[in-house]
Order: sequence, then C-alpha cells, then structure tokens
Amino acid sequence: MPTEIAPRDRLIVALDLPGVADAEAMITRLGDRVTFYKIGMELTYAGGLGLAERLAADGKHVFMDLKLHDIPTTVERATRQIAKLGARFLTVHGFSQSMKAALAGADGSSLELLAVTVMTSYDDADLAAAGYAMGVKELVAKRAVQAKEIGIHGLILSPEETQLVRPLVGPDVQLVTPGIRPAGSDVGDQKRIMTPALAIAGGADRLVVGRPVTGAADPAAAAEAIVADIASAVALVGKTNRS
Ligand SMILES: O=C(O)c1cc(=O)[nH]c(=O)n1[C@@H]1O[C@H](COP(=O)(O)O)[C@@H](O)[C@H]1O
Repeated sequence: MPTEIAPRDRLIVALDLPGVADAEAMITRLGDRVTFYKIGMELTYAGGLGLAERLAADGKHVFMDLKLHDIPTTVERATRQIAKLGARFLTVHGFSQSMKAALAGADGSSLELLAVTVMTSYDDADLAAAGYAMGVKELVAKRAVQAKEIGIHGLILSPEETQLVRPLVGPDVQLVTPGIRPAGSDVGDQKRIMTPALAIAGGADRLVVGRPVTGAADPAAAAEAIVADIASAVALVGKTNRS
C-alpha cells in the first residue's frame, strides 16, 4: 500500500443525492474534511456534470462513476467527452473490450480509469444466477489480471479481495473499495463489506463511502471519524511494514 497518500485523500465520498442543490449543501457541510467526491449515475442524470467541473476547478478530486460498458466505439467516444470535465477517475466495467476502448478515449488526458471487477452487492449466488461458472473471488482475480495486462490504472473491488488481488497486480494499480461500513452502520444492499480501518489494513488504497456519511445525522463528524480510522490503520500498516 503506498503510504504517501494522505489519510484524508483516501476517503472518497459518494454524492448519491437526488439533485445538485442537495449535493452542494452536502459539500458545504463537509467543507475541508473531504477532498475527494464521487459523482455517480443518480447525480449525473440530475444535472451533475456541471458540478463535477466546478468541483475539479475548485481543487477537489472528482471521481466520475459512470461504469461504462458498450461497444468499443461508444465507450471510447464517451470516455473522450468525460475526460474534458477535469475529473481524476472514471469507472468502466471490467470487460476487455470496454477497458481497452476507455483507455483509448482517455489517451492524452489525465483521466485515470478504474475497472469494476464484481459489484460489492453481488455474492457467489448472484453470479451463479447471472450465468457465471465461477465465484466472486475467482472472477475478481481474473478481471484484475486482465485489467492490469491492459494497462488500467485501478480496480474497484470489495475489501474482502484486496489481499488476494494485490500480489496479482503489483504495487502500482490502485485498489479502490466501496462496501465500507463503520461498525454498527446499516449494511443496506451491500454484501461484501468491511470497516474503514480493516479495509485499509487489508491493503485498500482508497475507500468509497456513501450513506454512512451522507445519511448520517452529522455528516462532517461521520467523515472525520472515518478519516481518523484510516489514519490509525495507515500508521499501523506503516509500522508493520517497517518491522
Ligand atoms: O463503482 C462504484 O463506486 C461501486 C462499485 C461497487 O461494486 N459497489 C459500490 O457500492 N459502488 C458505489 O459505491 C457507493 C457505495 O455507497 P454506500 O453503500 O452508500 O457506501 C455507491 O455510490 C455505489 O454506486
């Protein structure tokens, strides 16, 4: 795990909110505590592209979570448009055609691509129902290796798979994990989850957190508590690595 990423920059808050005004109110409440925001499908379809540009211009890191997957020409051309927003990350589903096309579309820009391996709301039974002849761990590992070979910058996976995947992809591929649940928080529709500290201790580089922050009575306090957990886990991992 690269210890040079500041603990605060490891928290990515998912702005899964119904409108730009709601998102702006949340960003104001969170203030300097949060440096990295994810804009997904809900907010994008509610007019969030302008907000993405404004956030990037204001110096925040922006993660466009649009999970591209289509014929290669469409993915490449969509990626080329998204690269103009000034965002740092974009998700693409971890299929070879889509990953290669997104890389071609991002060429010449600073956009980094994250390949979604297996959604954190899926377990082995969900994969079997969708016709896959392998379980979550095997499919995550297979897609991680393909993504690395293609030259993708990072992976979306659950914290349950980081220790399996890190040796397969080496130190330079960023491991970004949703499925984060501070102890005692609602699991909701997530199936593969872990606390912030355990996720970092297990080798996640950055954590995506939505409802545990945006649905908290005090989102700023919730974000600050997660950053504190991340900082303690990073310190612990640093000590273990040195010993
Ligand atoms: O690509 C993602 O960000 C993503 C992939 C995945 O496998 N699971 C997953 O939960 N996400 C996103 O991460 C966020 C998690 O939100 P919470 O469950 O509210 O913390 C949501 O915005 C999801 O769309």
